[in-house]
Amino acid sequence: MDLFNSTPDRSQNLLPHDGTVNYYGKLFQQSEADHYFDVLMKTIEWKNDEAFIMGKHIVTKRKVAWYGDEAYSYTYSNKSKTALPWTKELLELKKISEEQAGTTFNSCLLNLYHNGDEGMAYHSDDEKALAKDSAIASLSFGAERRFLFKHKTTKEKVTLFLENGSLLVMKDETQTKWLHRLPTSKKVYKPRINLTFRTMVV
Ligand SMILES: O=C(O)CCC(=O)C(=O)O
Ligand SMILES: [Fe+2]
Repeated sequence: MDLFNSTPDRSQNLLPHDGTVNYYGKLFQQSEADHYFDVLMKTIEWKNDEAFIMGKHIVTKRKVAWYGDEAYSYTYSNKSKTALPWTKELLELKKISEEQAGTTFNSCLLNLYHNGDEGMAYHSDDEKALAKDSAIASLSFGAERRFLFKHKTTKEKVTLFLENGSLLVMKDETQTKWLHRLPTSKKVYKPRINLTFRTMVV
């Protein structure tokens, strides 16, 4: 191992079993990553996420957006959403993610966390609308945040940091066997944008 080289080994599986998670580290230089952050901030149709849970109307602080090859419609937590057509930058980022992950994607969910007060609770992206055990490519721009995996039965945990301009790929049984979350943090004051490129079954 080269202790002086901070580039992560992208072929290393971060999970001990039951799935594959590869961290590619920074794909973009700081200036390029900052450029994508600014453009996405301005051009994406950000909206507060809404849900109806146990009869309650919930509006998240975090903002979201959904884009895709077609106007896919998708229902979760009793709220239906329709995918918007790709923007120029999303198509560029989709192509880069596809080349890196060695697969194709047809949709992207975006999340905007304004600061460390906003995060995402444990869940897995295993909805029926997603192709089972298909790869999910996760690009991060802006503030560095901690990310955690927890095994559904053994409760083992794996933690890592998602850097500005970095790529994480989750595949195989990851969504079936593991949960993941983005914990809140008292030390983060800056915003972060996350893109997860996915494959919907159509
Ligand atoms: O913000 C992140 O890094 C994760 C987002 C996520 O898990 C999701 O959108 O399903
Ligand atoms: Fe997720």
